[in-house]
Amino acid sequence: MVIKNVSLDIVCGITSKLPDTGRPEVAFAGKSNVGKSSLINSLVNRKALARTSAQPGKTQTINFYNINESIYLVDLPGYGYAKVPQSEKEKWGKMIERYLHTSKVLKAVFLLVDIRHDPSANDKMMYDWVVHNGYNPIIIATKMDKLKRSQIQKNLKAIKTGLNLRPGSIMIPFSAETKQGRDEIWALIDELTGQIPAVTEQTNLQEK
Ligand SMILES: Nc1nc2c(ncn2[C@@H]2O[C@H](COP(=O)(O)OP(=O)(O)OP(=O)(O)O)[C@@H](O)[C@H]2O)c(=O)[nH]1
Repeated sequence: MVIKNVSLDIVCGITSKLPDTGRPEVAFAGKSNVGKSSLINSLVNRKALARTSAQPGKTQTINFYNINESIYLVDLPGYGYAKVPQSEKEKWGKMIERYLHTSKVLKAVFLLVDIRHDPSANDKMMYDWVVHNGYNPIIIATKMDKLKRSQIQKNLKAIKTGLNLRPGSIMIPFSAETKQGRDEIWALIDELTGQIPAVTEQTNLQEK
């Protein structure tokens, strides 16, 4: 995908009516601080379109990013932040569930997990929940620059086991620092949303 324009079009709070965008959507879920905002900024080549900070638990809305007036990247609220009261967590959970249930144009759910750690109970719950709603989550293992190269495969295996991934599941290691994994994620989004790959990519393929 060549990013021509991008804007934060719709922000949904807990009680907001969810939009019917009519365009293909892909959603991003993950626990607070996993690097979701950083991933979205990296995908759209912006430094701070999605807010990032060292302070977890900020993203409490469902944010719809309009890409080229053709697809939406949907940023779901981060879960699992200990300081958020239980009642709030339940509301966010319901909001995410409502979205997964009602979107008619959701093509895929990307679940972000930190490559350094075994999946948490919340990660497992989220994975099972997305599966239960009829989607096969695509796993993005974030912050890969924080690991030595030799550790990456071992940790990916631990995530696969920890989440009990279904056979044939896709897992992509990613770093917002080095942009490793970015092109692979875009190629998948393009495929899932029926976008035509960039002309340069087609040319490269023909040259091979
Ligand atoms: N080294 C490194 N740091 C990262 C990476 N991605 C995110 N971070 C850092 O991790 C912290 C959290 O990143 P965010 O992108 O704000 O995480 P988030 O998942 O959007 O957080 P919430 O808003 O709490 O849901 C920030 O300090 C980022 O700079 C990465 O790939 N590599």
